[in-house]
Amino acid sequence: EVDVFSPQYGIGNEELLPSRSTSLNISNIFYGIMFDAGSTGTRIHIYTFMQKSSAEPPHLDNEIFESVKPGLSAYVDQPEQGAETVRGLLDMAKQTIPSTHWSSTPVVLKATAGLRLLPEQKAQALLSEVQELFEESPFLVPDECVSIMNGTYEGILAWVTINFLTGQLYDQNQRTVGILDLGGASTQITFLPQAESTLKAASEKYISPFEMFNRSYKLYTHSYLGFGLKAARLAILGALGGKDESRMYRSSCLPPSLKAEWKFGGINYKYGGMAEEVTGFQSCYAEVLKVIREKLDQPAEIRSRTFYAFSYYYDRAVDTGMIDGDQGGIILVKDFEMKANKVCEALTETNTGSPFLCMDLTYITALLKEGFGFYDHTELQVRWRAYSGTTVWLFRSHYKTGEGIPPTPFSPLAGSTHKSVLVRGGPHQGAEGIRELPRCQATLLSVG
Ligand SMILES: Nc1nc2c(ncn2[C@@H]2O[C@H](COP(=O)(O)OP(=O)(O)O)[C@@H](O)[C@H]2O)c(=O)[nH]1
Ligand SMILES: [Ca+2]
Repeated sequence: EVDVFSPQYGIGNEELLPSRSTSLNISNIFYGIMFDAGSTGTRIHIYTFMQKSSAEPPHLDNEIFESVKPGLSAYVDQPEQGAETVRGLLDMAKQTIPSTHWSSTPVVLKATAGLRLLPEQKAQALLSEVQELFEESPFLVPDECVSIMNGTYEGILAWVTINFLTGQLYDQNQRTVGILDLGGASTQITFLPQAESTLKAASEKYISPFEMFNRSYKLYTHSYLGFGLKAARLAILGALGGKDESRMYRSSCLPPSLKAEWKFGGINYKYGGMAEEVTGFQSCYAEVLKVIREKLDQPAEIRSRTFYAFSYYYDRAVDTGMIDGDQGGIILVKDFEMKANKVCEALTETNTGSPFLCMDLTYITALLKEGFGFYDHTELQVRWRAYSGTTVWLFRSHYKTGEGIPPTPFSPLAGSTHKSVLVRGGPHQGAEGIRELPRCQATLLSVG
């Protein structure tokens, strides 16, 4: 709906969607298909755009969503089968989009941390199968649009989306919020530093300058591969990267009597608990600390900023009744700790629910406190079952360089029937130090 990346930086003659004039000649409706290939599942978003007049930007008229589990990375050695899961979703797009529009509807797939963790060749094999599938389909397949999105864009795009949803991108007295995304295989922290010292202290790798709506931003964004919730489970068990399917991995964060198997990234892991005496929060916390300590950056400024936490932060908070699934809520870091303590201490008595709940909550606690350096009393907005990642979809600027779109005040949460935000833009060029947004980099965050 909104071109957040300032159009004067939206360069490039090739457009992913039909140009304004073409789309008006044929029809004022057009479509786009975006796949978010996450580590735990693959999701399709089918967008309908409507453009009422050539003077107006197109708006998002409808979105259809579907998902499958597991994610592509589970098919590490069966790339064709992996692509089949995508085919199922793509068939939905055929049923939804009128055949007259197929050839002008671009289809894009962006993979996140599940594929980043695979050996490059195996990830490439999966992407090639998908690419082939797309090319055999009647849809438009722009170059380089089936690929892995890097963690920096994942963080930036989620930040843009949440700040769009909270109305901050339009606000005169802008008070942007930071984001914490905890996926299955990687985690991101992104915020707009206000202190010069934050920018100075941070490695340049984690500072992303860009412009949108005639404002300049220098975001701090850091993605940690292998620190998503599910990858962390493996790290805690000492099984990350392990290929030995016969080995039993044990942890004090699991029920003592537990013996089970768990499949992640195409590998079967046997896991179980330890003796009762060494089971519980304290020993679990110590175990978890080993994988977190000194591994993460701790920009001091985050302690005084507002953060929205979603994905697994949200899921686990809802699972344990800390917040209402519809309303969301504010959670203190120490609330996660208290809940972890309670669940872990009850491990020996009860053996219901998810065997990983104690580990997950303990990991979240340690990640926030020892990893990022939040205080016990830091408040987190755990508001949404927000699906961040690659779900946003970029089409290259429909607007000629310099033309611009007025940044109209817009409150997408109030009265909006759409839960997704279209962030449209092009590569950033021109201004010095402006990062280039690669082709097909699009961000749309659905909020459920
Ligand atoms: N973006 C997105 N996230 C989802 C969706 N469904 C579930 N999730 C959440 O995404 C998290 C898992 O992250 P995932 O995207 O699979 O892994 P990543 O590749 O590390 O980002 C969990 O908290 C899920 O609740 C969805 O449809 N889209
Ligand atoms: Ca994700």
